[in-house]
Amino acid sequence: MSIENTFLKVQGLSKSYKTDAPPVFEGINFEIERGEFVCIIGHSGCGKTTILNVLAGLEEASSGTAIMLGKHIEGPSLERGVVFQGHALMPWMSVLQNVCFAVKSKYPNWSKPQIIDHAKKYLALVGLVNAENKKPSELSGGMKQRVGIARAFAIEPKMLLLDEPFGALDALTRGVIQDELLKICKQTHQTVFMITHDVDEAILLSDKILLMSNGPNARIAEIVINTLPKGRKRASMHHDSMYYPMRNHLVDFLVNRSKDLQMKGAKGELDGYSPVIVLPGIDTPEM
Ligand SMILES: Nc1ncnc2c1ncn2[C@@H]1O[C@H](COP(=O)(O)OP(=O)(O)OP(=O)(O)O)[C@@H](O)[C@H]1O
Repeated sequence: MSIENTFLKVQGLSKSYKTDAPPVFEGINFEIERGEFVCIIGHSGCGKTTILNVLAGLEEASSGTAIMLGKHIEGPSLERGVVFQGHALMPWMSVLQNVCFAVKSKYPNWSKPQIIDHAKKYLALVGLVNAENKKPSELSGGMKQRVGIARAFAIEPKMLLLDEPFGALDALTRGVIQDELLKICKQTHQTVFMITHDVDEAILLSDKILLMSNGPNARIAEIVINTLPKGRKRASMHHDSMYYPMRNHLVDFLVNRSKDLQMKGAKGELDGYSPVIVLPGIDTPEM
């Protein structure tokens, strides 16, 4: 597939914050197709947020390229919506005003009623119609996170970048918002790149999972294809015969294999390395 047809292509990405230290990550190569939901998992400090920030255009890589729809990513753009763990809402604005503000920046020529209608549509999708006049300080953590998600979706970005958006939520709220996210993504065919530390969250939501080895010198070690059929449900997916092969594969990586590659990378033994593509339960190569 040519670069022009690939939705997002990341090639040879590396990042060093200090000249006298090894790079945080190097040789990062992956692709995302339009409409794909991609999760990235790896131990703390391997550089997941840095990669997301490069895709958002908020940070420059030391080398390599990130190309979205044939254009190099250079600086932030309303084509990419970002949701951070801290919701970053404007505290003096109501819920509705926070979302309208984003809509107005994307669609500056729209009339006020048009902007409000559009914002309300996305607040309804995340179940917040009754909270539209509240200020962020009057909301629970889960509600704030929903406003962040509604705001990101309301600008109708070509790609949504989620940095552990549910990390600070209790399990029950997290589950409800995961379901809402799945529902909206299904309706809008949204392309998503999401960081998570939660293996079950990745299995529930993703089409494929990028596994990063430990940093420094972190790499994308494996691209794991989600072999569980679509239409997954949190309450029942563990009954699927593909669930445990998938889960065990991911946990084994985090516990055992994530450090092996780091040692090889630090010794310079990974020149020309390509990530292994794995289909757990169908085709799991010897590691
Ligand atoms: N602005 C910065 N200046 C210097 N070092 C930085 C900067 N931002 C990140 N780092 C370092 O880069 C490494 C990767 O950080 P990053 O936040 O991308 O990792 P992460 O995988 O997202 O971690 P976590 O899972 O803990 O959020 C860390 O060692 C961090 O200390």
